[in-house]
Amino acid sequence: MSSALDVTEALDIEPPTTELARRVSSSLGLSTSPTGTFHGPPWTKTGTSLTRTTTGGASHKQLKPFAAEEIKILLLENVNTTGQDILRSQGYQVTALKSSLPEDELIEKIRDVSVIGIRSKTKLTARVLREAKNLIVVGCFCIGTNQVDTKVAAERGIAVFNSPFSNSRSVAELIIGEIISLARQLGDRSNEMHKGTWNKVSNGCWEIRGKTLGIIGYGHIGSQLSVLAEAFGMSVIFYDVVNLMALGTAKQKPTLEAMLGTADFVTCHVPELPETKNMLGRKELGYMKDGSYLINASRGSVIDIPALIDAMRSGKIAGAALDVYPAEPAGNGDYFTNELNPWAEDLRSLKNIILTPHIGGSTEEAQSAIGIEVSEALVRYVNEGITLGAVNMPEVNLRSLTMDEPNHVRVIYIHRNIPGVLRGVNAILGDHNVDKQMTDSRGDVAYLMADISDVNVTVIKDIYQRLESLGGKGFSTTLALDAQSANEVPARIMTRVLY
Ligand SMILES: NC(=O)c1ccc[n+]([C@@H]2O[C@H](COP(=O)([O-])OP(=O)(O)OC[C@H]3O[C@@H](n4cnc5c(N)ncnc54)[C@H](O)[C@@H]3O)[C@@H](O)[C@H]2O)c1
Ligand SMILES: O=C(O)[C@H](O)COP(=O)(O)O
Repeated sequence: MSSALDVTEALDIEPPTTELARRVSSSLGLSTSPTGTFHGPPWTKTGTSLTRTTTGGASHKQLKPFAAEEIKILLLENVNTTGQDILRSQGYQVTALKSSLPEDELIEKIRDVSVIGIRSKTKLTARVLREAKNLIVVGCFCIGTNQVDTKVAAERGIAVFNSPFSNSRSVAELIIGEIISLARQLGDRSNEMHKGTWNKVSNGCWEIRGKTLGIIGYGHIGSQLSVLAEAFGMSVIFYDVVNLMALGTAKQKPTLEAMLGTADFVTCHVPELPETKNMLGRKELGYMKDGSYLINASRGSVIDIPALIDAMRSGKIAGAALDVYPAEPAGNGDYFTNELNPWAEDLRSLKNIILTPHIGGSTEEAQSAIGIEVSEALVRYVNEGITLGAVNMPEVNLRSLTMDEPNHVRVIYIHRNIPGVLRGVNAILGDHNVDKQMTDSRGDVAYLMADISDVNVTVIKDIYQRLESLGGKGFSTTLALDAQSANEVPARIMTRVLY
């Protein structure tokens, strides 16, 4: 029988009192009681000895650093069950909702969780992140991360992960379908038939063979699309801010203007950035060939929609397909036609326009792969502090601690990238046997990971107190302890120095 024991009491450590301290401690499995005292996972005290129940017992090769059941995870926007299953199998507490949440409701819910999983709709603004006192990591179960204030997240020691290419093929295939549909006016013919009208026409309907496809943004999706389009007999040209190797016989154009003037079909695959906002406005639409087609499955901010409406009304643009919009409803069934989309009625009234509800990446294959990829990144981060694939932190990795090295402790220290911090930390760690260590920085944020061998509870206490004392030099320091029962020695320390 094991009974819960106050870790700080057992180690005779003063519990951290700051909100950030409570946040990190809680997120790492040392939740704070209402009185601010730490309660760790089940510990057993026998005489003077302190032991702790491991989650998986000796059969688990890899050390687990905390009481997984204390990690609370909120998944929004119908994250695939592949991802939910991986997180639940770790023993975390997982709540999964089908839609996103309005900001105020999100703030209420996010205060309590260590991990949040979202897709493209949920806005993790600076305001939301500042209220997320327990949050250590965000998983974007999609490609785009524009919906997260990644800079503020990094400043608060919150890592952000995404799935950089698991839905690229799905988007590329959708675009091929749309190119053919627009060229043959399939949407209109189908609508007419649904209304009972037989309208057999060839006027303005084309093969795509021999036509030119212009791709804006030749990244994961754009380059995949390039290959598929050539297989249909199209010529491919592209515009990208980076000089890139063209696939097949595709050719990079030096300017957007040059590309727009040559393409029969133009498709956008750039991220949402200040530079890509209204990248296709009146002027750029004016450069396009008369009777050409425009497709956007990137982000709604990339195309000036009123300008597109005018270009289609004038016949300049013969057809368009939009999958993304400046303001998208939170969930299925919500109205698209509302005050946020004042032009929605005008769009709906146009001929040869395909409007889809942001389904570019919505295939079984993509969602299943994304669920696995992002959940695995979250587990690696929460359990081992590994940041491989993070979009807002340096990528730091050391091999996992195993049961063969139970007297090790892993120290993770996230701090501002300013002179003097590492000197202070290493002065503390240098008194012990640092088995391996890696540090890296990205912008203002720096990340240290160190595995120290031959530690015991006294050493942990010492490291804790000395790292904590760094907080007095203008940093807020927190530390979470954990142990595997085998040798009554903590397996991991995590510390975060935050802004
Ligand atoms: N509709 C959907 O469901 C769906 C699905 C996946 C991705 N997306 C969107 O598509 C975007 C692109 O995805 P990706 O995986 O190909 O991204 P990527 O990062 O692999 O490629 C983007 C490319 O755009 C280029 N680029 C950036 N700024 C540019 C600019 N100002 N002008 C020209 N080129 C520029 C980059 O150099 C890069 O080559 C994502 O950021 C996401 O917003 C939408
Ligand atoms: O960024 C992405 O991957 C796409 O926009 C898809 O977003 P979704 O997961 O919300 O469909």
